[in-house]
Amino acid sequence: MIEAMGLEKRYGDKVAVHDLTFTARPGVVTGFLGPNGAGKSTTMRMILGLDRPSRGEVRVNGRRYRDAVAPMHEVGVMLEARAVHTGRTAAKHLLALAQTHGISRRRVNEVIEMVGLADVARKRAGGFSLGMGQRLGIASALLGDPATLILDEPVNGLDPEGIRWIRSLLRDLAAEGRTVFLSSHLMSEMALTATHLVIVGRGRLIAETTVAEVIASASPAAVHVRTPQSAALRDVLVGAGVTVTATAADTLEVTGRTSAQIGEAARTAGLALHELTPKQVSLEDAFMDLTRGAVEYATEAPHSPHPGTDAEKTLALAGATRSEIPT
Ligand SMILES: Nc1ncnc2c1ncn2[C@@H]1O[C@H](COP(=O)(O)OP(=O)(O)OP(=O)(O)O)[C@@H](O)[C@H]1O
Repeated sequence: MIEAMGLEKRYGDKVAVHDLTFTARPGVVTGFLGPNGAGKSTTMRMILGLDRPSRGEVRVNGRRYRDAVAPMHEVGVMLEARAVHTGRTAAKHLLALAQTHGISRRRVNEVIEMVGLADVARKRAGGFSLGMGQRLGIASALLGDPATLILDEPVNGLDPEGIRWIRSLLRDLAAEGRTVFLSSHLMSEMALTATHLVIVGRGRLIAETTVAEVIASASPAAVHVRTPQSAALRDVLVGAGVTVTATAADTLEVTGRTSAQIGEAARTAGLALHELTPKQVSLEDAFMDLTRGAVEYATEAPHSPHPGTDAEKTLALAGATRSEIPT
């Protein structure tokens, strides 16, 4: 369990984190989401006692992390995947970590297997790809079999197979009852990995919510309907709270009715349906809706003469300036 209460961090005049309160609970993957510069790393450093809060406090399993008796058993951390001795092999790196924390050699072999590094464990970590480095970072975090995992952008640099692997690993670790807290600046990525979300922009909490709520809070999704009798179906469907828009001769976009209701209505009226597809609200769209109230953040937009990509617009809403958006 991670509990942040009124956390604040100032660097001179710069407020990196402002009055941040949230909870990451055991048994769920909590995504810490925000654009670059939103204050995620600073918050993670405060959780781990690497930065001292200017105000407020944060507790891990009920106490400050630096008061932990066996820190590697309590919290597994990956802040900087590349923080390894490049001349050492992956196995030696993990063994050195294990030995200084009273962890067995057997556990080292276990985590090597768990993260899929068995074939390269005797190779020097300096020659590792970014993805292999991430796996080694995760192996280090898992060494102490910790109750809580804190991972900064763990998906960075992984190939699609690696991304799938880490998603299921994190979900499994949470299902075992652990607290899994990971940061990302990608909403779409979080949707596939996390269930609980702590969304920050400019060091402030924008929302503490769930992926399901973000989607549900967005404007209702439409149902895409294809039928050779579109005019007749439209007449059947129109009514209070329903909008029916013809997007082609045989295609309607319907809001205000579920696909089941549309299917039933068509059957009752004896009309043929060739397609009935609920349109999923994209998470980026849902995120835009959620953060629309934070319009003061969007005042950065005039810097850009062009609207930019959807990702840039999302980030602009959440408080990033263009210079903070990675290329
Ligand atoms: N040591 C420091 N001195 C001054 N400002 C800092 C320091 N560390 C961070 N900041 C500023 O605090 C803000 C939050 O930074 P932080 O690195 O925590 O954000 P982030 O969400 O982790 O971003 P990223 O995804 O780029 O790592 C940024 O504006 C950053 O420039």
